Amino acid sequence: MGAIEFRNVTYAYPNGHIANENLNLLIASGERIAIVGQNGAGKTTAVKLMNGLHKPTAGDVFVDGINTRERTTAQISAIVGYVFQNPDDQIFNGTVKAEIEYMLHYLKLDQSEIDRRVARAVELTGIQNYLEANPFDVPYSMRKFVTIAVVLAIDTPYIILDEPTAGQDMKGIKTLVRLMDRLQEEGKSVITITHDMEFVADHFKRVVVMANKRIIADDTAKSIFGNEPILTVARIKKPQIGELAKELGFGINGTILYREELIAALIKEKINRS
Ligand SMILES: Nc1ncnc2c1ncn2[C@@H]1O[C@H](COP(=O)(O)OP(=O)(O)OP(=O)(O)O)[C@@H](O)[C@H]1O
Repeated sequence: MGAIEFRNVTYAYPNGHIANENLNLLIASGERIAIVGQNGAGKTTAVKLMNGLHKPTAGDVFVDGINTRERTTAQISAIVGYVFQNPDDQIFNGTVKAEIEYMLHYLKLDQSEIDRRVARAVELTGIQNYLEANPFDVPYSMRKFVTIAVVLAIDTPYIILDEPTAGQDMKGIKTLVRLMDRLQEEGKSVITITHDMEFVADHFKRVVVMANKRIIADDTAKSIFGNEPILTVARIKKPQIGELAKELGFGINGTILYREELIAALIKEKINRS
């Protein structure tokens, strides 16, 4: 089975700034993980190491057993797709359709395969109405889905989404969840950087927490949100239900994260009092 593996990985930018320090991480194929942590913790740098945009300055990154140092960025990004945080950093074609097809032509796929992949990516992201539009004329939330469609069409076994919920309403988040579920059913890994803790609690089992260039925790969402010292160091807020439960004196150690759990605790408390 394939995996992305970090072994003692450090990365320093050309100006000497160390952004990642001694990271060790194993992401198995088919896994869905969230990477969280304060601004500047090193999350984006870490995912750029996964898809070969950066090469470690010390240690090694392996993608399906291949050391990323031994391949070009283009070769690694054909295995690990990365959807940029800001769609405008990724887009360069005149129409949405051309943007999605660009890499598929580069990969020299035949037209029927290109059509099949575009149709799948468009269906998953719900951007049917924008195919002939200039990507820069598409509203921000849909522009983000255009860049997701580009990566989906490349059909990589690993997909990185950098801040996918930013600027999304409920409908956008539903589309996002549906496409993450579909990718997981297909055995693909989804690695998501996010500051949206409701999204993390509701849709991720495994959470990696970064702070000050390092991974400081790698555990279930339940354990992470129950670990006050980790939340403090990483400057992460619990999801609202968790905060409310804490204020009400329930859910010490983060046992309460979801609405149903809080309701059950309130009912139990009421029964105990009567
Ligand atoms: N090109 C660069 N040259 C020098 N330093 C950089 C460069 N890009 C990022 N950094 C620095 O590296 C550190 C880690 O940045 P990174 O973008 O990986 O953090 P992040 O956790 O993704 O933050 P955010 O949540 O704000 O996106 C920050 O201090 C940032 O200022």
